[in-house]
Amino acid sequence: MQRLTITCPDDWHLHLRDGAAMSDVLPDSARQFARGIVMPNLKPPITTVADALAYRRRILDALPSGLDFDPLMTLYLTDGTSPDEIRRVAETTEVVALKLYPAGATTHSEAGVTSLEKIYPVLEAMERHDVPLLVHGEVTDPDIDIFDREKVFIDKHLAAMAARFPALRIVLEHVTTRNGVQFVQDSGPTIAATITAHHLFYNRNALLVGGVHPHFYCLPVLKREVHRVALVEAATSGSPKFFLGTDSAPHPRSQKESACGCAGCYTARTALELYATVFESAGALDRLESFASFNGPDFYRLPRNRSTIVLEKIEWTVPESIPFGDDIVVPLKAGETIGWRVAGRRLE
Ligand SMILES: NC(=O)N[C@@H](CC(=O)O)C(=O)O
Ligand SMILES: [Zn+2]
Ligand SMILES: [Zn+2]
Repeated sequence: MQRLTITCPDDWHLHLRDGAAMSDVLPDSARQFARGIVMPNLKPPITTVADALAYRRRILDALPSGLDFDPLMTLYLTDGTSPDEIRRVAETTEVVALKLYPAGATTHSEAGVTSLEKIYPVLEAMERHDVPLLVHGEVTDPDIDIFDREKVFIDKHLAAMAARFPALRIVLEHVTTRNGVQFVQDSGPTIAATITAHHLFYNRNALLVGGVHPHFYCLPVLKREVHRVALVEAATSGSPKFFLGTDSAPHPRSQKESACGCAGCYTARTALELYATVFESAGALDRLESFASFNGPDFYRLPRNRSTIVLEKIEWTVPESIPFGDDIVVPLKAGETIGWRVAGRRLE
């Protein structure tokens, strides 16, 4: 059987939720990732270092014994975030970044930033303290087509922000377009992007052909095939600017399969296996390790993991659902067969 051993990867974009639901999904991430950037979009959001440290404690308490996982915490930027909070982040190793959600752009973004100018003093403090900014890069203007919202955000806002704060490290989270890839490639080393497995795997047909498939609905929404191809090229290019971020975003099945289904794909159950499948099809399995395990820590200036993970080329069937608090969650590729499987993590 073909086996692949690589340095243990990290997930640079992860939603763990909270409470019983978190306890149900956390092992899926801890089984394959040593660390995860934990997104702060709880309800209410995590806006202070104190909130983030308490949330981190809840995550560690929910971790089953025998699994090892280091949650890297983030704060949710609001119009009211103070430059003082940035100083506290810079002094706290467990909190590593702030997340910008334009208000209304995605799940639980109601408390997000209403105008970028309002947070310029905070961005200035982040640049000074060298705290990375993570961006959900979509505009929310109702007159902008949903398929164009990433491109317009880059053209209208991100380019200006990067020019105004040239030393600020920015991650364009879950990049989904050729335009986004191009922007990152053309920018200096302070600009990087995470790429999800589902955006590497699927185009918008998965969502809309033969009926509406709500478990493929996420934001930014799946795009045309040309964009998917550009993402695969970027991920497998060997460029250090692109790294793994699953954006695993579990929602109860009842809220996905609904007249107004919410945005987010649950990918943590199958994540590394899906990335391996994509890299193999692109003839770039030898580049999986840099994308999954080196580029992220290098950008965040954290050590690379010393542990390893073993993938086996063997078919397995993804479960139809898994428990999720008092509901269930449907994982990506539910009921389908995948050709790679994580055999286990090896601590040093
Ligand atoms: N990606 C999504 O579709 N949803 C995420 C939020 C986000 O990352 O935008 C969620 O928290 O559910
Ligand atoms: Zn997002
Ligand atoms: Zn996300």
